Amino acid sequence: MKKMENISLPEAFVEKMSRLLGDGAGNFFESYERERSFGLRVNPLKAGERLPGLLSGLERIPWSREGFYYPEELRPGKHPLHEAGAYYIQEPSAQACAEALDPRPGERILDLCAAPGGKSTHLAGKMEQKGLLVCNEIHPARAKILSQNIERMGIGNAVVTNMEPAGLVPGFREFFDGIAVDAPCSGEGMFRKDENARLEWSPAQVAVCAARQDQILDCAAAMVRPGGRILYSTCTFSPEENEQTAARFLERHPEFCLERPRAAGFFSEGRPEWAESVGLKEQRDELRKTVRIWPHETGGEGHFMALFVKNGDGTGNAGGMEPERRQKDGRKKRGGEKKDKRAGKDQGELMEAARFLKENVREPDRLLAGRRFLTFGDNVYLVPEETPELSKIRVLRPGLQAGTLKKGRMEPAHALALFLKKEDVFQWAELGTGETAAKYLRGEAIGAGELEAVSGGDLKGWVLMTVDGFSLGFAKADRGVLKNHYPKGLRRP
Ligand SMILES: C[S@@+](CC[C@H](N)C(=O)[O-])C[C@H]1O[C@@H](n2cnc3c(N)ncnc32)[C@H](O)[C@@H]1O
Repeated sequence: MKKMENISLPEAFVEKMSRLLGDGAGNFFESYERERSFGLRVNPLKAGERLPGLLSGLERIPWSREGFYYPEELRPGKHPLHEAGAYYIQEPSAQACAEALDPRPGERILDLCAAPGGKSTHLAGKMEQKGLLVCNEIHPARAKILSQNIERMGIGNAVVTNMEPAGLVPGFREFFDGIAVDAPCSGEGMFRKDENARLEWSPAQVAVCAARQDQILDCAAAMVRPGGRILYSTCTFSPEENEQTAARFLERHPEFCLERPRAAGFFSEGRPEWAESVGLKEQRDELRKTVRIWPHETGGEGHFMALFVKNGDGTGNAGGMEPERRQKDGRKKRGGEKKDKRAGKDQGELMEAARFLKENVREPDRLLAGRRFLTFGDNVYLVPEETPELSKIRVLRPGLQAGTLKKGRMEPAHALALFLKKEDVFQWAELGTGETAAKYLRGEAIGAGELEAVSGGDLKGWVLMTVDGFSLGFAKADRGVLKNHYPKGLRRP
């Protein structure tokens, strides 16, 4: 390790970056002596244009529509608004990726390497609950965390899967309008914030990561439709995993070209000269469209992005495939058959779910628009209509969980609480952001007298609990006491 003033960096890394950057290396290494910046994104699905009350003293991140720098002492992760999904804590540079993929409402988007969910939740915010977002993570434990974050942010059009990328290809061939490949990488760009990344780094690890990136990108190439796009990103500096990965991809896949992504103007161009060992000469100009985010040039950590576009119908075609292709892939037909069978088998459960929604939600039809019911054991989900057959895929979350059937009655799911807004329900109660909210998060019952505001009248039955107007969970009210239904696994000590 080479000892800098505040940090030790791997010797071979220091040598390599000094050689690559030449005169610019001094500025680059100085960035390791400076404090890193902290970022969060306000969740547009919940907050719209409104900034949650806690968030004063923020500064906009110029390249991220929803992003802000925050002072370290704010500690937004400790606040109840975090549990309400009002914002997501995300490193500022990482917020450039969803901007670059630029998903539109109604599209079919895949996040192929998605845990813990920074990019997925950003993409979801831009999709405005419309279309289909498939969030995939290969490691089971990380996939669970991803699924919890999808729930916390109130996302109603996401399916969470736990597959190797190759396992997704047969079910999703040329299916997606856009794919994010936020690849596992050697993490050099995170050295300032992550000691493990420094300890685990080696030139051999860089080579292993590069080979893995090629395989993941090949899977993405098979799953994106003609005219669709793949946003490849890493948080590392090594050319082998960045410009060279892009050059190798273009060589294997001449059906793709590069496009300069949105927000690229805030950053530096990629360095085609660092890919000459692998790249064809004619890729030189093309590789200039890739993006380098340098910590010494921006308020954020190191990143790389490349936006690949597949030849073919380039109209954007928001809303999915054109009608002929829908017929050819058989997806609509298969989905329909499945739905009919389930409808027969689970009619009782579905009627109960519909009854629950009618009694508790102001406009249940709005909730059902673009979604269909699906039962999984005793659980009832609202699944995005665009979802294809998933029988060969490990699914953690097939859509928005509406509730669980218990003794013939539906108990609403925590995911439903986080999806709903107080305007959506007949009964809500405001906890405030102080001790009453802390009590609720500990799992304790709340007395009606402790509430800051309520929807009106005597509360009875299911009540949506809010902090600063953001939904946090359910409680069941009876005679002035609100019985806590905040999930046991999420309760704070
Ligand atoms: C950079 S992280 C993703 C971060 C995430 N996109 C976010 O913004 O929160 C890369 C992810 O790829 C996963 N991964 C590791 N090996 C993989 C493989 N062979 N194929 C696909 N994903 C893999 C890791 O478990 C990790 O969660």
